[in-house]
Amino acid sequence: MSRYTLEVDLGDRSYPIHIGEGLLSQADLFKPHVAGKVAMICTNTTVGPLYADRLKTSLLDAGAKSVFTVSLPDGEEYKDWPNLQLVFDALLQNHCDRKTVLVALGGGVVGDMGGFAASAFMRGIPFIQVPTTLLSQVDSSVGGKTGINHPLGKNMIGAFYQPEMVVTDISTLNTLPDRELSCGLAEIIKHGAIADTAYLDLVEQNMPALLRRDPELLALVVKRSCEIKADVVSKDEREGGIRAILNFGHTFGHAIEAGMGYGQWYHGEAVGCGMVVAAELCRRMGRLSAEEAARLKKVVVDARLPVIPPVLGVDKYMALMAHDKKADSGSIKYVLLNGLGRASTSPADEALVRQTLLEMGAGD
Ligand SMILES: NC(=O)c1ccc[n+]([C@@H]2O[C@H](COP(=O)([O-])OP(=O)(O)OC[C@H]3O[C@@H](n4cnc5c(N)ncnc54)[C@H](O)[C@@H]3O)[C@@H](O)[C@H]2O)c1
Ligand SMILES: O=C(O)C(=O)C[C@@H](O)[C@H](O)[C@H](O)COP(=O)(O)O
Ligand SMILES: [Zn+2]
Repeated sequence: MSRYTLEVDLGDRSYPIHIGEGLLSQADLFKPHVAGKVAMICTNTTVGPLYADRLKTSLLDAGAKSVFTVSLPDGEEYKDWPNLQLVFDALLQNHCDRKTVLVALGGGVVGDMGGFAASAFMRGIPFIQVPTTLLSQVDSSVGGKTGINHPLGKNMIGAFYQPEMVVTDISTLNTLPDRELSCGLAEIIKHGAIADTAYLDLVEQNMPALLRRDPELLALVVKRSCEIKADVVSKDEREGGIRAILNFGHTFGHAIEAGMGYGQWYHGEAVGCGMVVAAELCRRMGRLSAEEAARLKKVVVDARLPVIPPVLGVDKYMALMAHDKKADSGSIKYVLLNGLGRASTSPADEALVRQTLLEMGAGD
């Protein structure tokens, strides 16, 4: 089984991403990073019962003096202030200090909340990502975007805060529900669509094997997606420019998540559908051919992701998208494809966006 180590190149904040099978049990990976107290954050259902003991044993074997668990409720709807407060409560009740290492074990929700808690507790404590969903392994554990949701908008409160290391154990994907596997495929398709058509080809041609969870192939796509993301992040850590391409499909996707109520449409589902809406917009703007837009839609369908936007009404979509973090002086900026594999941000004619949403089924 292949084993990969990549580096996210950010000067004195550079860090490794370790990818392979069985890494939760490899104490040596954690040895350079843990010596004192460790706060391990996970969900109280699923990931906690499945993997917390295994990771705790490794952390103790690596030299941690003590490891305590902060258990959070499971779901996007809990990525909010009250649950972030629970993390701070636990850190204080357990007498954590600036040397305490926070380990986020789980999917993107735990990773985003854990990272934000680490960025803010005593103004910053060391943080390790141990992602266990395909989505978090290919995307959210890398790059340092952390935060929580607001009812009016996704990830509205947060910080850029990089982990010390990412440990990605591919074998955790064996227990992942099919719906969550598809969510990870959405971000993988995104990476191909914005930056690498050869990667998009590979994903397209190997979709059945990916859905079967071929471990060698999963390790390969985790590696390639992390390479693509790390490359963009190392050029523009705080999204002054090029990093925004990682938001392809997210302007529409985030509106779907917030508009439906967090947790109704999963992030990857909303992004999958959001990419199809964005591609259709690009087709209407003459940036993508009909064949390219149809091809992207087919890959999303093949990944078992939805492609028809939910009926929120076009006004609601526009109101939600107005809060998008890429908006500039009231003008919404979209990530658009100029042919598959090439992305940039640009405003779009509001009437065209409205018409596209309406004709794709988003409701009038
Ligand atoms: N920071 C970033 O750059 C970034 C990038 C992409 C997404 N995100 C965020 O990530 C979140 C979505 O992450 P997600 O899709 O991982 O969702 P998630 O964290 O909610 O996890 C999905 C579900 O899978 C379960 N689970 C996790 N690992 C499992 C395993 N190995 N076996 C069985 N069940 C398992 C979880 O308990 C949960 O119910 C969103 O909040 C999104 O905004 C952040
Ligand atoms: O890392 C990035 O940059 C991304 O945009 C990756 C996205 O997949 C991710 O969902 C991110 O959390 C969205 O960021 P936001 O700034 O739009 O909230
Ligand atoms: Zn995303």
